[in-house]
Amino acid sequence: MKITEAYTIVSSPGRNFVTLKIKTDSGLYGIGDATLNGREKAVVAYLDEHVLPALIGRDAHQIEDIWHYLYRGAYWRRGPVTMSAISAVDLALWDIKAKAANMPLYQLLGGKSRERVMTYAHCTGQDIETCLEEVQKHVDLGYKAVRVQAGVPGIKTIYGVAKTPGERYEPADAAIPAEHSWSTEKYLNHAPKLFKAVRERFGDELHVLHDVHHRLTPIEAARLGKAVEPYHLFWLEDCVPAENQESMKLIRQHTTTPLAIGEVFNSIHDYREMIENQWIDYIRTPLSHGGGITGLRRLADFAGLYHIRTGFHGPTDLSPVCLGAAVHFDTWVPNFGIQEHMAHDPLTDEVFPHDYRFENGHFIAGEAPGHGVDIDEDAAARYPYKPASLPVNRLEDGTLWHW
Ligand SMILES: O=C(O)[C@H](O)[C@@H](O)[C@H](O)[C@H](O)CO
Ligand SMILES: [Mg+2]
Repeated sequence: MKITEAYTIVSSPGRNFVTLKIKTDSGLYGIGDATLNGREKAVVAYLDEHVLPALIGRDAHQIEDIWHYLYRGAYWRRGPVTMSAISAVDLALWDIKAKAANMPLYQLLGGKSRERVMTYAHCTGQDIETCLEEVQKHVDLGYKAVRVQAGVPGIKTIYGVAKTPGERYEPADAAIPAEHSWSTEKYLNHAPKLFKAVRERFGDELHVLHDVHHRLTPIEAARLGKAVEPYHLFWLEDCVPAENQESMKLIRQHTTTPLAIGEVFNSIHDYREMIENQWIDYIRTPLSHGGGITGLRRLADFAGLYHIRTGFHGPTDLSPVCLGAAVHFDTWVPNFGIQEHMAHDPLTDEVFPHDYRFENGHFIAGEAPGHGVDIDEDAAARYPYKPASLPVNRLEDGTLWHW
């Protein structure tokens, strides 16, 4: 089955997405997600200029060979732009293979390890009370797991909190990055109060997650992990940047709070020390950044040897193509933990018809052959690309910090 055509589609139905379509001489086609939030056009250029011309005429069934052709063959390995491009190709090829087999993707991967996939929602508030109201709304919708983020008194703009109550949170909100500010002390003094309030109001069974978004040093993260132990979080996410993997060792030595990391990682090598030393509990790299099904299958199997589970990134900046493929992967993968879910704008859902569904706090994979997500190209054309960058973050004295 030969690849006859491959092209990128850039659209902005509510936010920017880069989608890859690969067509074959059999009439079957596959769809991949190539979105890299705030750096979309870099992946478009990488695919259009360097990858897609070399795919024409190749056998679409040769997924493993094509993966290595793009990874080893480029000479320049790893990195978010390269890996997003490889991921998009890989997702589209698995979509084609599953369609050719006339199977939903989870079947091709090895069948169901579970009936449904637990997912967590984002609950944010300018203050603790507003955040608790958001938790209540999501509990009423059936969610068994929620991520809580609340404003901190004295910090004007903060990661994960919508500017006005009830508004959709979308961090890439300006062509030139917005500037946020940060105080570690104010945050550390305030954060435990949020988890205490959630437990007092919702009891022990609700799964509670929190994202530190890379802002602490290891010893500060250790302090936070210890302080929140009584509220038994499902996980504490990205508490340090962890380019230095050993950072996690120090945190681990001080706390039993489970640790999740890796939404900005794109290769198994970014995790190797952390996994082998069991310094973490959950891997966050999404299918669209870590080398697709081929890359993440390898990483998840490796992590599974060390009791580490998956908790794939799933914000709105990953398209329904990535989410749909993730629901199939999560249905199959033996060491599944949880799947993030930040509901897409209705315009996004209009452009990307899909057959996964949400039911009582879980996602259920569809039965259509492939990963079950398509793109309506006419609808996509109605929403042209708008430059949008993620914010930068500064300490109160002006020092550029981690966002
Ligand atoms: O845990 C998460 O969902 C993430 O941290 C997102 O909120 C990122 O900030 C966003 O994906 C950046 O592009
Ligand atoms: Mg995160």
